[in-house]
Amino acid sequence: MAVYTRVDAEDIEQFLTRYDAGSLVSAKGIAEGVENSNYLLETTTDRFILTLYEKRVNPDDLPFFLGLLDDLVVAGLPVPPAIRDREGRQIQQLAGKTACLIQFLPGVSISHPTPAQAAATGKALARMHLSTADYEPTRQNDMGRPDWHKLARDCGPEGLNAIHAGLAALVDSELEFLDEHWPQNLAISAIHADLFPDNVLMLGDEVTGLIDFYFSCTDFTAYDIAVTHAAWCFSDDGLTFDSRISDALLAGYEAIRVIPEKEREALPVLARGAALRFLLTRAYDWINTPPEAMVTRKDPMAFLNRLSFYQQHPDVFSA
Ligand SMILES: Nc1ncnc2c1ncn2[C@@H]1O[C@H](COP(=O)(O)OP(=O)(O)OP(=O)(O)O)[C@@H](O)[C@H]1O
Ligand SMILES: N[C@@H](CCO)C(=O)O
Repeated sequence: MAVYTRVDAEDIEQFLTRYDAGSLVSAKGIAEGVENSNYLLETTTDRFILTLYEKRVNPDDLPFFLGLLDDLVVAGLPVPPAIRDREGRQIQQLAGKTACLIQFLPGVSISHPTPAQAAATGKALARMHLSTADYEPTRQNDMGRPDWHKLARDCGPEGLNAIHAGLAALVDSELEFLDEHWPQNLAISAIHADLFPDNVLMLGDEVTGLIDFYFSCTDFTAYDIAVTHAAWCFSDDGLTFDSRISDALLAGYEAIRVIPEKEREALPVLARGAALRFLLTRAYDWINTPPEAMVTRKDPMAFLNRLSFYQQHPDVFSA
């Protein structure tokens, strides 16, 4: 569940008076998500998402995220901008937290995508990349390759081996491989960096929302393709690769932006990096979240299984 900070209806009513957004009809905490506190607000004029940023989002990064969303809206992408109050402010304080009122987007996040939905997502990602190439503000990827070493150290060999016997050694050798083979000089743009199915809202086969840009950063464009591939093309446990989803995702992407040869060649290594990134963040959360906490821990093994797949199938991205 993700309502860490409770806000009284009276305080939300008061908060809404800063905006031309109608007055409060109802406010419900949203259970999905693990990072921030989210409420669905109904007002007399519209629906909104009220987000209160918890510890993982640094408020100093919000101008990067919100500026990116504003640019993507202008480019016609279905992303949710932060609403401006009457004085033009997007970033607010509420209940002691940094908060934004965000446009509500229709659609549901799918748990088991079809090839048609993967193709639509590939297209949306490529359209996003065509626009974000010109986004001038930059933000370093704080879940990028240099940070994986620190995450592995913070998990510690005992912590990793308690998740899976021999995991610490596997992680060490993968880090070494990635340090040696990480590509250089690929195209860079703002990327989403976390485009899992739960961050894509859909109605039927149509993408109605790309959400949760709170890991977005400046990095290799192709790394975003690798992250999305790792997130979309496997069964939940990572044991079964679905080539139909993979083909559809990549074909959808290339219908909008052809993947340059250099990026395609780099994808097998980037996908190994993406799998290791989610293996390590999940392992860190697994070790540091008590089992009785109200947040559902995500299984790190699902990404160890993906990593093994990418290690054994470097040809999976061949055209
Ligand atoms: N703009 C939006 N329009 C409609 N629904 C939204 C919107 N933003 C968020 N939601 C809903 O709220 C849920 C949680 O949002 P989100 O994924 O951003 O949570 P989080 O805690 O910030 O992130 P995480 O997915 O990393 O745990 C989403 O699954 C979706 O159902
Ligand atoms: N999408 C990530 C969580 C946010 O980084 C995961 O499934 O592990």
